[in-house]
Amino acid sequence: MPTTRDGELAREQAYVDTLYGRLDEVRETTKGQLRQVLLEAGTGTPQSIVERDVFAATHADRLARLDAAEGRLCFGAMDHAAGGRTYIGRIGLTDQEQEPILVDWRAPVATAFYQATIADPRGLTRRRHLRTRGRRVTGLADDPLDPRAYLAQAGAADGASGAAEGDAAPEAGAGAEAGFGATGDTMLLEALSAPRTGRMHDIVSTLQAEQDRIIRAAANAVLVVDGGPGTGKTAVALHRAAYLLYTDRDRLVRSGVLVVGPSPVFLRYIEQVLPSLGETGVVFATPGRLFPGVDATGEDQVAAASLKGDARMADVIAGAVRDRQRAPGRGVRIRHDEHDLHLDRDTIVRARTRARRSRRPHNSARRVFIRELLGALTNQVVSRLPGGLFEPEERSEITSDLWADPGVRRALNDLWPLLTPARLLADLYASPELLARAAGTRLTAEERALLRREGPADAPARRSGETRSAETGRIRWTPADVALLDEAAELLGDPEEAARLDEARRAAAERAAEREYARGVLEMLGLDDRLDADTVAERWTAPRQRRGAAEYATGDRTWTFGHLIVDEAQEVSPMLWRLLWRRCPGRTATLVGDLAQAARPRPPESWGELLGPAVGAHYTVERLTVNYRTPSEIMDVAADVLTAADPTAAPPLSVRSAGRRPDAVRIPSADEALLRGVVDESVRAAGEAAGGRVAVICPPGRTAAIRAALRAAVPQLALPRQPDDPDDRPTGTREPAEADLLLDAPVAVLTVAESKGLEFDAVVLVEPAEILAGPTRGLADLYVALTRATRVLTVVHTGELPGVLHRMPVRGGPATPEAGAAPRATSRTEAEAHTAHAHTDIDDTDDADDTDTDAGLGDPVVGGRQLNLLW
Ligand SMILES: Nc1ncnc2c1ncn2[C@@H]1O[C@H](COP(=O)(O)OP(=O)(O)OP(=O)(O)O)[C@@H](O)[C@H]1O
Repeated sequence: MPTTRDGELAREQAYVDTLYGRLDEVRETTKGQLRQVLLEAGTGTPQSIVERDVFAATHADRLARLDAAEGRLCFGAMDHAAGGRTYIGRIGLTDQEQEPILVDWRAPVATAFYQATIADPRGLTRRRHLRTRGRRVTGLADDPLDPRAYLAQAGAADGASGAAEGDAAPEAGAGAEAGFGATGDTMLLEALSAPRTGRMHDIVSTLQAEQDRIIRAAANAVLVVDGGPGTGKTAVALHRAAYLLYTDRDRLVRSGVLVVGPSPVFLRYIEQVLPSLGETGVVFATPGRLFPGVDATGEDQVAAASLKGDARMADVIAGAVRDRQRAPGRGVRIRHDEHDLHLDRDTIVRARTRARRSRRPHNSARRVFIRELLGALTNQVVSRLPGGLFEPEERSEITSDLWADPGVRRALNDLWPLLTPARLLADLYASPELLARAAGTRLTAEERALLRREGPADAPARRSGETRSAETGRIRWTPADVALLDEAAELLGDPEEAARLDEARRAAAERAAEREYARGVLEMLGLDDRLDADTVAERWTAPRQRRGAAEYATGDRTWTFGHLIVDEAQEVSPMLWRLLWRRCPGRTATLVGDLAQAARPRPPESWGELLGPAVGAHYTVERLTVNYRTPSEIMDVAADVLTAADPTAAPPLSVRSAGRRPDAVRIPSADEALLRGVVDESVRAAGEAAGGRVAVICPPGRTAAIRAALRAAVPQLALPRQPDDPDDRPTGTREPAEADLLLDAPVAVLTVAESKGLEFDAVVLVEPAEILAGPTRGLADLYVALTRATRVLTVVHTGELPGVLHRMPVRGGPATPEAGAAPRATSRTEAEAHTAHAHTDIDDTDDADDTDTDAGLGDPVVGGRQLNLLW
């Protein structure tokens, strides 16, 4: 006889079947429409061809969104007090009569699903979560929002239970019959406790109220999302991008959304989130790739990087540009047509003033300057010729003759050369004299020495007419150089030659992307044997409309994005902010970060300090307070480090405990012993992570040796060596393939900087004392490293454990005062203080029972009961 649970599951399964049936129908219809559009003979007018191709693009995009919704199409439902139910999913669907049968999670009506609480039920009696695998419903969990109405409804619905679990979950038992079985918090804990895959997933089915509010905030200004590690800042930023693309699609598809993250590894880690939400119109970039044509793979010393990011560098670059607009004291003597011509200083200064007053960038103001001086030279030639006055045409012939003379050109170019940003910067770094003149009193001699670097010497800079040299092309720029190149580009303007080159490259890249895209579409439609990808790509004459700005924008420095998202925003230097605001002059941005994690030597004290120069007080700060990643036992240790760095800082409250305290292992100081110890602990951690991901986080100088030791001892766990993989390639410069290897390795060896923003099931942290003593902010780095683990943390060290880690029991060593103490249970009052909404009226016993049966979920921190507080 079917149980209540079975009945409830069957009912939901039937509805979900209907939804998938409809999804299939819509997909088929869309495919049909696309097929038809593509097969239409190409004989129409250019206008109709464009229209048709825009239709094709619209159908193809829709198809991609429908495909992305296949997994977990529907994940929740809301029961309304007024009667009726609304199902929530990854996309919206209507039935054949155009009645809504599934609501997109981003639609206004879905807000209640995320925001309703018992205190503020928003017209709902129940929120239901559906767990699905493929197209099968495997479990249900309910949050009663109006218990009385909910019970009445449940009774009316043929004894329908509030919770049910399919074969993948434990019996809900009595709790289910009473209507209080698994809840949304169970689903949340399941998601948080699942082994990590090396890639971030979307969290659309378990978004919490405080996160949802931020995601849906108005997008007409600068919004800062501030919060400790693991509070979901990155996840929120990405879901906000998806939300904005939904609510403001036309504008944002045209202009694009720019997402800036700290490293290629990090971008690889997050890159699946938006496509899984059906959104692709987003440009991802690291700071090192924000200047078209430059892939900054070099590395600066911390002090040099810090100086390059300093706001004073804007004046230094401006000074460098002005310094290249020369007016020598004795003027310039030029030999032309067997005569000496002379430009005195006053004439040159007048021409320079006029050119500067044009307010154009250096390279285009140069035209004014050259025109003025050619005029002066023409006068001299004319005055020497017999016959006095000349017709304008004759004068202009003389001017052309002058400009055709290489000697004249060289002399004028020397006074005001055509410059590329790369040339300007390379010359500046290579020449102490140029740098001293550009910097004036803005930089000290020691600071100037930090910028010094071998490169093209002073002399080639003076070569006339040179816009791009082999030397500048070969320079290994660093991420910190990128903002300076951009600053220079802004002041110089693009020399025509560089612009033409860029244009040609961009056009070629666009054509290749078009072909690739067309091939994919034809393959998907089974038309690849009937239509040729090149022909179809040719027809798509409006790529910018079709795929929006995303790809186009990447190669164009002057492109302005409709919205800017910056992750780890606390690390962005003043110079990089200047670049970013140039990319998004509308100043509509979502910036996520944590000032406590800032590793810069002089960290910002407030968001105002970072943002003030560009936006004044026109920004709002939203705070996330609950840590979804780090279990309470690990967070306790990390909190000591946070307090040491800033006694006033409040650590985020962990949402769960792991039931395992982090510990430390002291190794006799020899290097070999340390490597053996790290390998042993990595193996142990991999065992505990049981198929999840492990990170060995170590000081930068140790990565190569640890990787080699791991490879030698347990090759199956380590990142395989690539033929061209220099082990110590700096942060921020890994290629995508390398990033994959790093994220996919069962045990990845990383520096703290590389681990920023990432998370792992287990972390082996090596030599924390060295991390503390590093050239960046040691306490911030240690805080970051400690908060990467979702379950297991082990510290491996040789000397004394740093005092800030006093809470960690040393394995095999004397017990610390707190070693062995019971894990700290987060008090209910504390938890409530960290959450905006309470959900307190639920039967504690049943919730606790449910959780206890869920092996591997980790314990909820709130006194052994479920975490209903979060809704
Ligand atoms: N509502 C949620 N449901 C499920 N998982 C969540 C939720 N919120 C956050 N998470 C998970 O918590 C983890 C931490 O999130 P995220 O990386 O966005 O935090 P963060 O604040 O950016 O951390 P950090 O400052 O350390 O980079 C991720 O695995 C994320 O998927």
